[in-house]
Amino acid sequence: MFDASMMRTAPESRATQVSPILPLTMRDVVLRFGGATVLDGVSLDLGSRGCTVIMGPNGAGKSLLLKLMHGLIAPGSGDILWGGARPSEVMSRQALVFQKPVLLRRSVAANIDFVLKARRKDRSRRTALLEHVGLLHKADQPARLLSGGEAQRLALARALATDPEVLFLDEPTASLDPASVLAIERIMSDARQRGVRVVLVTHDVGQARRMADDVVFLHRGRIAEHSPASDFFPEPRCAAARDYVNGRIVV
Ligand SMILES: Nc1ncnc2c1ncn2[C@@H]1O[C@H](COP(=O)(O)OP(=O)(O)OP(=O)(O)O)[C@@H](O)[C@H]1O
Repeated sequence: MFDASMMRTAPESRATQVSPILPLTMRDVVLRFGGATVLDGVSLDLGSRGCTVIMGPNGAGKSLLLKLMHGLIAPGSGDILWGGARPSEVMSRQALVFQKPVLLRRSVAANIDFVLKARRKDRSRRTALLEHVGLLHKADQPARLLSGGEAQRLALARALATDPEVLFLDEPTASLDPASVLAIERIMSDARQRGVRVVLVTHDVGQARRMADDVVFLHRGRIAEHSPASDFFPEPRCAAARDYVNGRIVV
């Protein structure tokens, strides 16, 4: 029988019993490329639980904001602190899933084994992880033969194999069919329920409504609004967010 506890490392044996990674505080963060300011004066606080959804039109700076939070890029100025630590210091306690999963050209199982081995995790968790994302029956197949939705579920299983305290997802369901979208939302929701802090970039307003505890609306490199989902969706405060949620074109 499936035992969800086998999917993750027992909390007492985790090496992450050190200082808490949350809250996240960002203060006056500015990011420039050449002469262009792509994120400007971003200040944001994320609490210890739940799912934050980042929305906004194309080019607003959502992916860059995620990469800054995770420490893949550094700001030109401003501060980003996770429970007082710099992003690079806590990166291994977080996982990032991209829109297009980058998988090893090996079997589905080997993709999980690789991560478990690299992170010195219990190899016996592979079965539970694959079962959790509905891919156990494909364990021996080459990962390159997976459909888009299956590949994304494998990417999520690999991310979960690292026991992340924070899970970043950058448009994980773009171009997937409704059944695949719901399967991935179930996996994200389950992680959130188990205390993983989820930060999700999506253009899918329906998904944002289903997933968000709070919403960050980015517009032209600035945070136009950060509100609890229960306030944001009935009546976004800023005009750009109102237009966006109601399907009107926002530039
Ligand atoms: N390496 C880079 N060099 C120069 N400009 C960049 C670089 N990366 C991103 N940008 C620019 O920064 C802006 C924000 O990019 P970002 O990818 O964060 O947007 P986004 O909100 O995620 O958009 P989308 O919804 O289309 O994915 C864009 O105008 C983009 O062209």
